[in-house]
Amino acid sequence: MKSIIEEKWDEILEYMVSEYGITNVSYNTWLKPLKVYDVHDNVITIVINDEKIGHFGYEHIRNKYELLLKVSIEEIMNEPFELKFVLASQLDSLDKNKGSSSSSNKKNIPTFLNPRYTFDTFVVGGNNEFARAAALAVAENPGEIYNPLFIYGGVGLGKTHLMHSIAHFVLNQNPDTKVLYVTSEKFTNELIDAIQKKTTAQFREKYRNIDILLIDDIQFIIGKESTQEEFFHTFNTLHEAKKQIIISSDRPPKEMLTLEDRLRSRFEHGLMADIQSPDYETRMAILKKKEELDGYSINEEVLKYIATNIKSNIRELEGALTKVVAFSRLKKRELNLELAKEALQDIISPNEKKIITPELIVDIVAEHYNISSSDIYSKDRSRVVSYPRQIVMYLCRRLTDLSVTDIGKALGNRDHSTILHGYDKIESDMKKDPSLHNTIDVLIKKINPE
Ligand SMILES: Nc1ncnc2c1ncn2[C@@H]1O[C@H](COP(=O)(O)OP(=O)(O)OP(=O)(O)O)[C@@H](O)[C@H]1O
Repeated sequence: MKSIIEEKWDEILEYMVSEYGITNVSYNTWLKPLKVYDVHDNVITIVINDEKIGHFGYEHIRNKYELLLKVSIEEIMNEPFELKFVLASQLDSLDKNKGSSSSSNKKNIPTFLNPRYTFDTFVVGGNNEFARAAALAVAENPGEIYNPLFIYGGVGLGKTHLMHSIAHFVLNQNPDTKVLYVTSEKFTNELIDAIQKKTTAQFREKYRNIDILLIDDIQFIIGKESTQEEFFHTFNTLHEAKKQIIISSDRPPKEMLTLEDRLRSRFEHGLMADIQSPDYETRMAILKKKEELDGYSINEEVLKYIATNIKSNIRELEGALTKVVAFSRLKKRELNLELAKEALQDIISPNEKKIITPELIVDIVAEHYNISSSDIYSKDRSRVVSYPRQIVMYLCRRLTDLSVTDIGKALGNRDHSTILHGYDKIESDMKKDPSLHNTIDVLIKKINPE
């Protein structure tokens, strides 16, 4: 992803200059020296060369250009990114610590954690207060009382945010704690790889010598026997050693029908905490929190419109807010209710049944591979983009009733033979590569949760 942002960096700056009328002298002084340092989990870390412009320059860039840059990035990349700024003078110490994910200090959080997912930014409401209290209790006494902590709830309701909050809290208290956050898909793929390469000893070493294991979206291991078996032993080893395990899932263990009984009973043995959809007041509070964090100032009427219409998924709620802000800046129009309705007309269509469309498949595959949806439709032939694109072709053929010609049209006017080739390629790769098989499985469940 870093290379994609770097490739488009000049285009992003050019867009910013032309769209916001930035003069040459301002561009050369403030924007041209900015460099992309790292991109991870939709957070772009940008280096400011403070040796030339001093700390004042740093403040000035953040006050005057940060938001414009964010909007320009979203426009060119077709998806939102958070921005994090570092000073060139701090880079040496950052580089030394880069990669040491488990022994991070307070400034250098492991790259697998989203810096924004902390308890401070988590809005508490009736829907999540028990889960949040349980998460905080676990963070204060890891391994001691509630083990495992099992957090469950629907899509986009804050499970990952709470898990990362625990990790941040623990690392802040004790930077030497060995924390590992992983999705169950990654766990499965690493296990498959280890079995193939005969490196299961290293795999076990990695997962069994830690203080806190956070495993996200555990529902994707159901029905996968050897992963369940391995996870069972990992779980027991950590549990016996009083190491904390935190698990998230889209449903409670009793509804995971093909989960082995011995795992189910282990999960149920700990503390179970569910997160429900937020009520109206909590949705408003979440929107206001985001408004504050991103430095927006938005008319109450617009917030109410979003909170009234987007009810069951906080990711969509936040996405809607970003979209209206970007829309208003790009169109240079006042952000009022009329504009919000226009900007959100595709998103707000109450009570509509979810149907599987190529667009939905594109969005989910792009998010999974950390690329933008527009890359899938583009002519970009680099492997980071072309492989996920072929996966989209495969899934469109498998999950929709569309003809290959119509799939081709929907995916950026491609020929039907390209779609057939993409489908065949993925089908044959799946036969050879069990990790790909697993990933396709996970994607299908994300596209069409039972
Ligand atoms: N209570 C909250 N306060 C503030 N932001 C929240 C809250 N709950 C969720 N969010 C935000 O909503 C977005 C989606 O949350 P998150 O990724 O944690 O959901 P999830 O339940 O893990 O979703 P999935 O089922 O897709 O894995 C994130 O940007 C998160 O910060």
